[in-house]
Amino acid sequence: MKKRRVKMDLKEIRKEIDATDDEILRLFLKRMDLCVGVAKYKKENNMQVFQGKREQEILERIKSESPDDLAEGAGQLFTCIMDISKCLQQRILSDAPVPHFESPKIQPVRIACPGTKGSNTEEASVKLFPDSEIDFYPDFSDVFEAVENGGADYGVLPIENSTAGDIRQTYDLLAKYNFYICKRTQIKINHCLAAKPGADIKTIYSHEQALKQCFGFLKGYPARQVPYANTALAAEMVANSDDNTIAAICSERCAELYGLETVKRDIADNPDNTTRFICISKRPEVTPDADIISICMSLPHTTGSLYRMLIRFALYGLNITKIESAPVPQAKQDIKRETFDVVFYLDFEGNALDPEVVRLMTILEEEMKYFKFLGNYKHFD
Ligand SMILES: O=C(O)C(=O)C[C@]1(C(=O)O)C=C[C@@H](O)C=C1
Repeated sequence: MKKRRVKMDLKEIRKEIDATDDEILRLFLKRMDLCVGVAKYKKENNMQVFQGKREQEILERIKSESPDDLAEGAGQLFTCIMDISKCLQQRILSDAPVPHFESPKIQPVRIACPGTKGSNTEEASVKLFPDSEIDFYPDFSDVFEAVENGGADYGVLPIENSTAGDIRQTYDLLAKYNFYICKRTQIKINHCLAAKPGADIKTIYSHEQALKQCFGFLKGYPARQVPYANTALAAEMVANSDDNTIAAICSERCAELYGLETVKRDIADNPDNTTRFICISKRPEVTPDADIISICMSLPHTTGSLYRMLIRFALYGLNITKIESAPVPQAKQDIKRETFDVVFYLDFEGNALDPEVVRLMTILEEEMKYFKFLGNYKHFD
């Protein structure tokens, strides 16, 4: 009998919740209608959608009128309502001009690639630009310089590895040179330990990422590890050296190319060890079939700022495929270190010519202290 009464009570309460929801919905729609009016006013008066001061005033009032234990929740609720309002207003305001992007250069093109023949980046370059000329440069920054001064049309560089994560140097140089990503591919990396026949290995040279990717193997191997600019350069150096105690970690293809013996094959910790490579260009190039967008931005150190940024993507129906944070690159002087000490890197699915994507990026650009479009491109398998 008592159980039945509780059930009845719950039913009653839920009925009231439904009625309250109906009322909230009616008021929500009324508020959005008012915001449409605001948007029309802003369009006529050339105002931007985001009005930070007004939002602050609304949130302070809402919080001060709520009981303590619900003040934060009420603040979040109204923050979300205002985010929806901005999304709606942006649709009304934006005749936002769809940006103009350059078309890709006609192949054959000249590609700048770090390292030397036999590198994994060379393999990625051939995959991205089958008939093009590849020039090798000692360092990642030399690749950027070559594209900057017209010595090459594009550069190809590693950006991310499935074992070791992001390749920070590439991201930092993208920011420093203000360059864009215009293609991406990935290749499975099969590292091997390579040395001259009969070597008594005491020191192993390789790119620091390759050393990281073979951490498990190297832990049990009694040799000193020395980071080198590139896996292929390390192999070339070992091949040209008279020192019989050195070895390199590189691909088997590279070992063969330099006449080295494979001491041990498949030494990466992860058998599916894969590296992604990007093609960089001086100007953004976007084709209608490009479907990955990379951006980076700084968020203020305030409660919920990451959540607020992410909800935008949900409101615009856009799917985030990657999010990482990293220390602000030293080279970026327009970010104040004291307040904005990390940058978020995001990839999401979309095309930068799609008006909805333009709207989202416009609002992010308005609201974030620092925002940069890093490119819109296709992934080549
Ligand atoms: O008052 C405005 O300017 C509005 O656009 C309305 C509104 C809101 O929804 O309350 C929305 C966005 C602004 O950033 C501030 C407030």
